Amino acid sequence: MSKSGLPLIGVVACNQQLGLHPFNIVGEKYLLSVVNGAKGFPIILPSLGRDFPTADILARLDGILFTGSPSNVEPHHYQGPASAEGTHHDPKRDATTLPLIKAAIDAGIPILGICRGFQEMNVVFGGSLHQKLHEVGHYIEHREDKTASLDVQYGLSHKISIVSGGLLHDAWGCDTAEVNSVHTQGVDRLGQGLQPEAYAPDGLIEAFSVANAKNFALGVQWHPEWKVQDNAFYTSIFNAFGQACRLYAAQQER
Ligand SMILES: N[C@@H](CCC(=O)NCCCC(=O)O)C(=O)O
Repeated sequence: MSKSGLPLIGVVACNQQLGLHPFNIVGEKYLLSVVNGAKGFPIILPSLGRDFPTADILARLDGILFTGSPSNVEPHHYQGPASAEGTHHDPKRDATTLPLIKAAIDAGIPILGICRGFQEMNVVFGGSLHQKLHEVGHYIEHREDKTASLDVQYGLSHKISIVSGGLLHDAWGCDTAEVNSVHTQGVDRLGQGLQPEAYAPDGLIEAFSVANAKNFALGVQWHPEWKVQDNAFYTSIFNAFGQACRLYAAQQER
C-alpha cells in the first residue's frame, strides 16, 4: 500500500527498441486506468528477461496489470507454428511475464490481463493462440483500422455475451456489453483451468478467469483501459480489480 493508502499495482512494461537502445515502456493509458479506474498506485515492472528476478517484488505488490502490446507471444511458448515473417515479438517480455503470471496467481495476488496480457495468461495455462484470426475463416474482423483516428480504433466494435455466475458478470451485472477490438491473434485452445467469462458473436473467447485462483484473476481480449472513466462497463472491471487489490493489501502484514 502507498503512504496515502492506495494499493500498489504493478504494470508490466514492454521491452522495445527505440532507435539504437532498448527501452522499457508502458502506455500511459494503462497507468491512468490504474489511477482512475482501480484507484491504485501504478508501479512499472520492467521486462528485463529471464536473468532478472522481477517476481522478487511480488511481496510488495497488491495487484498486477498485464498490459496489451503490439508485440505477440512467441509461438514456441505454445508449441505453435513459427510466426510469419515480420511478426513483432518481445522475447524479454515473454520471459518476464509468463513466469510472473504463474507466480502472482500462486501467491494469490489479484491480476488483470488485457489483450496481450490475456493471451499470455492463456499460454501460461497451456493454451494456444490463432496467430491470424482473419485467416481462420469463421471469425469476424477483430483488427482495428490502423488508418483511422485512435478514438475510432478504440471505439466500440462488437457485442460480447457474458457468462452468468462469472467474475465479469458479477462486476457488470448484465448478460451483454459492447467492447473495442484491437487484436490480430486470439484464443485457439483454451488453457486448462481457465473458465470462459465472455464470447464474441463469432464464438471467440473474449474473457476468462482462472477457475481455482485464490483471488481475482481475469483476462480480457479487449481494452477496458481505454478512456476507462467514460465507459460504465470498463469502469466496472477496474472497480472490481481495484477492490480485490485493496482487500488483498488490507490482509497483508507488512
Ligand atoms: N499483438 C497481439 C495483442 C494485441 C494487443 O495487445 N494490442 C494492443 C495494442 C497497443 C495497445 O493498445 O497497448 C494481437 O495482435 O493479438
